[in-house]
Amino acid sequence: MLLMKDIIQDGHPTLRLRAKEVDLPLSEENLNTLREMMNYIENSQNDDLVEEYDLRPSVGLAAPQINLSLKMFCMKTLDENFETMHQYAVVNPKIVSYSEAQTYLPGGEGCLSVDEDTTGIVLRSKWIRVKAHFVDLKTGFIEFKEMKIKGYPAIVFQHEYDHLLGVMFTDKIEESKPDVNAIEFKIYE
Ligand SMILES: O=C(O)C[C@@H](Cc1ccccc1)[C@H](O)SCc1ccccc1
Ligand code: NI
Repeated sequence: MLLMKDIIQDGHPTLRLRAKEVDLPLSEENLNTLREMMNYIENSQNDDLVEEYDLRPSVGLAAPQINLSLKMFCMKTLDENFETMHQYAVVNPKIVSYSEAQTYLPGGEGCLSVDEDTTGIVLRSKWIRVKAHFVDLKTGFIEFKEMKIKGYPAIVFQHEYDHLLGVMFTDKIEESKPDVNAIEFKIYE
């Protein structure tokens, strides 16, 4: 299982690379890596495992964060209304369009690859339209499709997508709270 020791920290050069396209069909190795990444996210959302293995809770993890400069990431989160689960293993994603309207988390963002507390908010698009290969981690089946994602899951997607471009949320922090609607979302106190 992946542990915090496997997650590289800000300053490591891999976090600043533009990740490479993933070869398709997906190799068994890359499929298993995606499974490991999703497993980290699920373990990190289990209080007992967080305590036992000293994990940092997370709703997303991108391959560059485990020192693999490949365009793939996993995410698993409920939306801000706690209604719909957004659980994706994403390969070679592209944000093809996005809203002019922006949003942000009033408490700011965090990152498994940034261990210091930060202040300030990160402006994100309120919705995004993405084209990507979505992987079913149980069967290995891959579906290339377009999807519109909004709200908190869109923030998570944009945060992980940035990792594939070598961008960290700390590059985008704004100190003042702009007059756009914030998304309140507290899944992990
Ligand atoms: O480092 C990562 O990429 C994972 C981030 C993703 C993320 C950051 C900010 C906003 C949304 C997603 C971690 O999940 S940050 C820790 C965290 C844990 C639970 C809920 C929100 C953020
Ligand atoms: Ni991050």
